[in-house]
Amino acid sequence: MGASLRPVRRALLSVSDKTGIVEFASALAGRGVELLSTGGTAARLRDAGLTVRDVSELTEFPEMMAGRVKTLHPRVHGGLLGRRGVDEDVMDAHGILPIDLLVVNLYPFAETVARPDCSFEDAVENIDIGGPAMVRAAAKNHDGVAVVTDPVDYDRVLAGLAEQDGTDWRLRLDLAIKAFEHTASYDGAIASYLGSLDAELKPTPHPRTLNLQFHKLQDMRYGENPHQSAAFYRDAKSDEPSVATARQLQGKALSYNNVADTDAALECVKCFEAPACVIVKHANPCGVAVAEDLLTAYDRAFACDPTSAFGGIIAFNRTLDGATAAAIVERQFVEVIIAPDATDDAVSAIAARKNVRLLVCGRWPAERAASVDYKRVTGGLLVQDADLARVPDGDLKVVTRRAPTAQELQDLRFVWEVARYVKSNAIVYGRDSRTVGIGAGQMSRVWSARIAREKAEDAGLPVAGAVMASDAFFPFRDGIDQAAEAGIVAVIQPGGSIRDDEVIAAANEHGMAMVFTGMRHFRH
Ligand SMILES: NC(=O)c1ncn([C@@H]2O[C@H](COP(=O)(O)O)[C@@H](O)[C@H]2O)c1NC=O
Repeated sequence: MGASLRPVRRALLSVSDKTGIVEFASALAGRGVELLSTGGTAARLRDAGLTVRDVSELTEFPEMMAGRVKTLHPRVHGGLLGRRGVDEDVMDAHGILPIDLLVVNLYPFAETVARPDCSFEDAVENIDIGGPAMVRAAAKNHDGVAVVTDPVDYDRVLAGLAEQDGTDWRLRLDLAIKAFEHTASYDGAIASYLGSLDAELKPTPHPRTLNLQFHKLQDMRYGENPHQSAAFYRDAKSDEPSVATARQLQGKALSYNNVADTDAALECVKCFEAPACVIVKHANPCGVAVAEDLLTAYDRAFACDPTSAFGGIIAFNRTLDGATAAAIVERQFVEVIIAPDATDDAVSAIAARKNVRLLVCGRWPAERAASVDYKRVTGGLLVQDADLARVPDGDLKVVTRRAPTAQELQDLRFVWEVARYVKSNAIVYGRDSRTVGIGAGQMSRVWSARIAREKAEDAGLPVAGAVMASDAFFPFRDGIDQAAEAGIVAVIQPGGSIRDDEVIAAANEHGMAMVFTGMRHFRH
């Protein structure tokens, strides 16, 4: 561990994002700090009336090659890398002045390549070289130098200077870690962009090396099981309302399984526009309902499978109200409740159960942004687009003699959305915008159908008149025969089996309506 406190006599400022730089530099100057700076930054500071020394005066070299070479010089890098208490003689011999504070943010590479009209030449010109070189130098020499790469840290540094007239070792180390995280992410973005270009230099979705950055949100007591160590990280690039961005208003710390199940519940409830409730147990919905209000939606989702709902995770797509919150805590043991927001009454109602985790995540946009799913396998990673695609109404194909009624079609749409979030093989029975039986995760489709039926019977919910969704095609007619026997009147499924004719004939025999989506929703 190095010296704890270092005075700041000289600072080098070279920033692309000039937010707050004038105020920060003024405060430094007010403390007698000498300011060194590069072209555009120096001009901005001088415009604000500050006295600034140009880096080109220090290096005795002009900035050249359209800014490609400005700070790449021993007088700069020696001033950043020189070991305090060790290298003073060398520094003196070569006219190198110590630089105690480096303030740099880099050319906006990620923002540049995100522009649809970005040319290859624009992208390359926005690869910052001198900035990362200085940032890495200062971060390595954090024993003597503080490095600031993010304007949000200006106040932290100023507070340290005001309190201690210097920078503290802990602060310098923290800033150095942040600096290396920043350069890692920066180089990752460059490698990802260049590594994704096709022969015509057009970006493709999957780069040859995957560079991701996730920030730790919390260490967990354990993972899926108590003997597994675990932590929860947030995708540095995603700000979509999610379990990772949600704010916890009360309750115990989230466990590994809580996070996974909360994600499953929230992602499912995001599919619905009307007030909706999804109850998840072990990654599968065990009750889903859409209604005029949240309380009714919750009542109906709970009624689908009260046994499984015990200890479940509940997600809503509207602000949680007091009546709904009170009904939940009076009726059942619940691990997590998540909603876009919660009223004060709801918060008070949940407060009666101290351990219940209450999360608010904000409202999400009606149009889901495209995102990517990752699945770890031993020695590798599978990457795919998230399954967010929706079949337009016009693409639904009625394949039976009988077309679904308007009510049946509405219910088919509902169970189809739910099936997307049920592990394969998925069979969902539903009626009047609520699930009545869910068969999940079976190795054969016919068994999922059997379970959906048994679940409905167990919950005392009539199957007669209900509809059925299957996440993939029926390979044989047995699933249809069984559903008909239970009282199912309409079916939605992708179609595409070599025995579709046999399956359609079975539906016709039973007087069922059947709709093909042409889209499958496997979920493993
Ligand atoms: N080439 C260099 O020696 C160099 N030194 C610093 N920069 C970058 O130049 C930018 C600031 O430039 P200006 O002060 O001219 O606006 C910063 O983003 C900084 O990271 C450089 N630019 C690119 O590599």
